[in-house]
Amino acid sequence: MAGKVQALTEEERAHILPLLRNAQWVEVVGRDAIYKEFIFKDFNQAFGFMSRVALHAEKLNHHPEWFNVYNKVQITLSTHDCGGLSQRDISLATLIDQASLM
Ligand SMILES: C[C@H](O)[C@H](O)[C@H]1CNC2=NC(N)=NC(=O)C2=N1
Repeated sequence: MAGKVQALTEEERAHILPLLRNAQWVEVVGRDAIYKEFIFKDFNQAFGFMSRVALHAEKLNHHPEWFNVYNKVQITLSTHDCGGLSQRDISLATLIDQASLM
């Protein structure tokens, strides 16, 4: 159903990870995943953001691991189907950053 997902190659990582770091995504220690924390004005803003991300995630059939308390949303991205980072995580990270600016 999900099809075959390829983990990012070393070449792709060398290109993409610096761009993600510039956007405050960090590599998770001990796991092939990326992480970012978002702080909003209040819960309403945080949940609006999560709702926008949820719609994108369903469309991409690629879902974040996330944790929310009040105005804070902590997000980890990784592809379970390949046990690590794939292009799908990069696409979702880009959409998440856009959704955080709305
Ligand atoms: C069956 C379904 O398509 C898969 O389980 C999808 C759903 N969402 C997913 N989300 C993430 N983050 N990784 C996956 O491998 C994944 N796979």
